[in-house]
Amino acid sequence: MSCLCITGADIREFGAKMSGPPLVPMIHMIEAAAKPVVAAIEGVALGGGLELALSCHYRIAHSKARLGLPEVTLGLLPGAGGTQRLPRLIGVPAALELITTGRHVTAAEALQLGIVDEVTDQNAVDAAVKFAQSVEGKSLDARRIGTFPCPRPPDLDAVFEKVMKEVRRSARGAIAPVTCVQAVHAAVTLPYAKGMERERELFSTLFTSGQARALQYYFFAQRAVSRWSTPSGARWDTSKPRPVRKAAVIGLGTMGRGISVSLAQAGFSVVAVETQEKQLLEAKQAVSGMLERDAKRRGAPLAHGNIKYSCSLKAAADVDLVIEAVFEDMALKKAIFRQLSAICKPGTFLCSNTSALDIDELASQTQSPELVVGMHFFAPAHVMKLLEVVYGPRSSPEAVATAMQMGKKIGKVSVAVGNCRGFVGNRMLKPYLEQAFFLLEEGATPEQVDQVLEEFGFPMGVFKVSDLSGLDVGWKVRKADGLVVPDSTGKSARIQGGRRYSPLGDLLCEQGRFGQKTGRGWYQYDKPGGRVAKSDPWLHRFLEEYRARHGLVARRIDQQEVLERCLYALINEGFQILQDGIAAGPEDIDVIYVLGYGWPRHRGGPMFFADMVGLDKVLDRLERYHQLHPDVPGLKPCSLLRKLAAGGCPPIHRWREVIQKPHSQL
Ligand SMILES: CC/C=C\CC(=O)SCCNC(=O)CCNC(=O)[C@H](O)C(C)(C)COP(=O)(O)OP(=O)(O)OC[C@H]1O[C@@H](n2cnc3c(N)ncnc32)[C@H](O)[C@@H]1OP(=O)(O)O
Repeated sequence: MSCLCITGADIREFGAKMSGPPLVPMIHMIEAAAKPVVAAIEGVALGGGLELALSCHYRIAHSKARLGLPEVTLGLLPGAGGTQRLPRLIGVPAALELITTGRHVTAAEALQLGIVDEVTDQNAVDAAVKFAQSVEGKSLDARRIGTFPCPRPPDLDAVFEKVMKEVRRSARGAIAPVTCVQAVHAAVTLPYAKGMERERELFSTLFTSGQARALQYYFFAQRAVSRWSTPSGARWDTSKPRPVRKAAVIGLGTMGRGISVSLAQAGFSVVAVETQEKQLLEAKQAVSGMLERDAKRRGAPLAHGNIKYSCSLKAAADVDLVIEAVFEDMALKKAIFRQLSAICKPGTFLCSNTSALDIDELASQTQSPELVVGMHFFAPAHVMKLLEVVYGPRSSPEAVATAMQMGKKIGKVSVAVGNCRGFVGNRMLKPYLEQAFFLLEEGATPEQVDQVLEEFGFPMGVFKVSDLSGLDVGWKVRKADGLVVPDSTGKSARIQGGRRYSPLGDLLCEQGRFGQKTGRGWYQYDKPGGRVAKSDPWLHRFLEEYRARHGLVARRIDQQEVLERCLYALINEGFQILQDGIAAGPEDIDVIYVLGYGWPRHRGGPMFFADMVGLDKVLDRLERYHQLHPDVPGLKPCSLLRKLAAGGCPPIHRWREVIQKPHSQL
């Protein structure tokens, strides 16, 4: 009997010396044992834990147990026989799906797939003892998975070709899923012992890869962000959240609807407020539809009953927490915060879903500024996992802790960040976008820039994303900032406040090209609302005319320059954010970028990427680009980057020691 609850190998040991006996000889010993070995699985059997269970002759799982081979999510493959045994046990297609996605399965699904022999609601060990007694004396010949022939699909080559194509497409440059397919292919085409050798070879290649390092760093980073701290010393372990049972959402546009859905699904009582009856009704129908579709997809009960709709802010009088999600208009938000402060019961937390505006300015409108924080969701709010919790200089530790806990309860990964224009994510996006525009001025095309970024691993390049989210959004902000002005010759100004500015986005908006919604943007679409971006000859002519008008000579720009200028400008802002104390550590930035902005997980996040490239190299390239473009402050290396490079480029986990935290009034 062997009782299992194993999360797999200790991931922290991967970069160091591994302790304990090696797994492969152990699984061979267990499988070869003359006495029957029954695995009783409680909790989880993941990675090496499941591989160990697969070497047992029988597996009994508790009904709440979860099983899986998640190695691929760590940049690895199941290297203790998992890629050779699982296809022998459950067939090639099912094994490929589990191994290439790393998906966990419930005990019920494991039974259905044939991974376990029995599921019990009782104590798994007791059930396994009983099971062992029932099979006493039976031959084990048919129970040693390693001795099974691997089922061979009749159209083997076609099956693997199709899977490989699909895996390559969805992996977006990640090597582990592709290598997993190769290892399962070995299970089908080679005898067991040879297959194991092949598995070991492939595992070794992945084990030392940069991608595995990045994914393992990211695994811990995503968990580290919950241990938040602020520059004034407020911390996760000394700040107590207050319970929230009832919450209000103000403004039921796209974001407000998604937030209402998230809250209702997590069991909160929700008061959803929209000013006009017509919009309220539309929102109610949309939210109900979203809840129904989601309940159907998850096979979960409907959460309709949790939401009350109202046209009056007064409906928020007795809630514990409010999330305001109206348009990005400071005057409107301020008015709402003033009213909420008068209407809500004392102690109600007032949160804003603003993506960039000053939380402190909103707090100043209320009687209790310490209760105000930002809760910045990402669209679609009921799907995206990221939540930026923004503390202002007056937010109380209790308010931060409550918003962080609330985020966790609705299934988000919450990252606490300081208050500044754009917080962390959108602030870093600005220099990235700016470089993309400048590259167009200098001779690149949207297609070229997007292709380089997509090859790096982003699901969409910057111009496709801009078309998707709408060019008018940024235009409105730039107009409000006074940037959209002609120069003395009547042409759109390319220098604003002494720094280079590209009016390209403004000019497209003036033509009514707002992106997908109007069927034209940086690309063309077959109709307004169309999704498939096609190259647009009009845009290329427009760029040529623009360059001619401004005396710009197009040059050939290579992939490396596109990547470095976009990414290093973004990374440089990341260092500035760390230096300013807006993010507590590089992990916060990396989690925000992976979960909110499509940064490829197998590259760890922008700050990890900088560490991998080498801080001295990033510094050197930024210095070079800044020399060439002295009117672009975003390319001037930040002093923290200089300091880290001068200090011998310490590894990312040592950066916090170097970061000087500024004083704050929190
Ligand atoms: C020779 C190679 C042989 C085998 C290869 C492998 O086995 S690779 C490892 C495969 N296993 C995994 O990938 C499992 C990783 N863990 C998880 O998916 C989740 O942690 C789990 C087990 C589902 C539990 O989730 P839960 O949300 O309940 O807790 P949380 O994730 O916050 O974890 C709690 C703390 O445990 C740490 N931890 C979890 N698993 C491991 C692990 N395998 N190695 C090291 N540490 C692990 C996790 O980091 C948390 O600690 P923290 O200090 O907060 O970071």
